[in-house]
Amino acid sequence: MSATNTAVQPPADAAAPVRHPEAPAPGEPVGSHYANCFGCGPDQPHGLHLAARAGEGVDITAEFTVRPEHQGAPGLAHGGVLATALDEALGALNWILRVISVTGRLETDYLRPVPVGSVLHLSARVTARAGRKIYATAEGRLDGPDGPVAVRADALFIEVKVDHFIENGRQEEIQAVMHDPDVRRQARAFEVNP
Ligand SMILES: CCCCCCCC/C=C\CCCCCCCC(=O)SCCNC(=O)CCNC(=O)[C@H](O)C(C)(C)COP(=O)(O)OP(=O)(O)OC[C@H]1O[C@@H](n2cnc3c(N)ncnc32)[C@H](O)[C@@H]1OP(=O)(O)O
Repeated sequence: MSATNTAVQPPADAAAPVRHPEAPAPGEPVGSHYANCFGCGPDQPHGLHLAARAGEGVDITAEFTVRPEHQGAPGLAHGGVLATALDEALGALNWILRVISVTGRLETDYLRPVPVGSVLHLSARVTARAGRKIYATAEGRLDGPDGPVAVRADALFIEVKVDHFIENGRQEEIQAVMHDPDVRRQARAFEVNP
């Protein structure tokens, strides 16, 4: 196994993560946070279309089917695409914590090549929280949920307010989502929850 960086390992005094009472029930889809998201958006024609389901703890599962457009080497998935799948699976944990957070650091280990046509069985879980910092880990397995681990990642996500997107996103897209009452309601609900 590769070396780890202390930035993605929780400090000794970090708190255990807590499943939010209004998180989706185990087995339920967590939904997409943005229809045009490259990782999970249903309206994104070039995207990965990850559909995560809530786990029983502070965790999710999802499947990613590697398509020809995801190749790096002939017949094999591109490492950056696999990192994206892990990042998106980790991002879906926001729905279990009911917190808005973004990736601060993502450390990825590639253990086995992932052929085109394979289904990567992804799982991600929050390991700890310390203030705005959310520590999480994810893995992708081949040949089923109990198959060999092909890729894994440790990550540090940082909690942000809705203003993070409003202030930094291109206005064209921000204005479009601001006019979507579902997005506004969802984003604000996340913000006021503990
Ligand atoms: C009406 C509008 C509605 C809009 C609705 C939108 C809904 C969206 C919903 C849900 C979105 C979920 C999306 C999931 C998608 C998958 C995940 C992604 O791909 S996310 C994209 C990639 N990530 C970024 O673009 C982050 C870019 N970075 C930043 O913006 C900043 O650096 C940020 C926010 C991460 C931190 O900046 P600071 O100024 O707020 O805070 P500081 O003080 O720098 O950091 C806080 C603590 O974290 C540590 N930290 C930050 N970054 C670190 C790093 N890279 N490594 C180690 N530590 C780090 C710092 O050392 C600090 O620690 P100490 O409190 O001092 O102990």
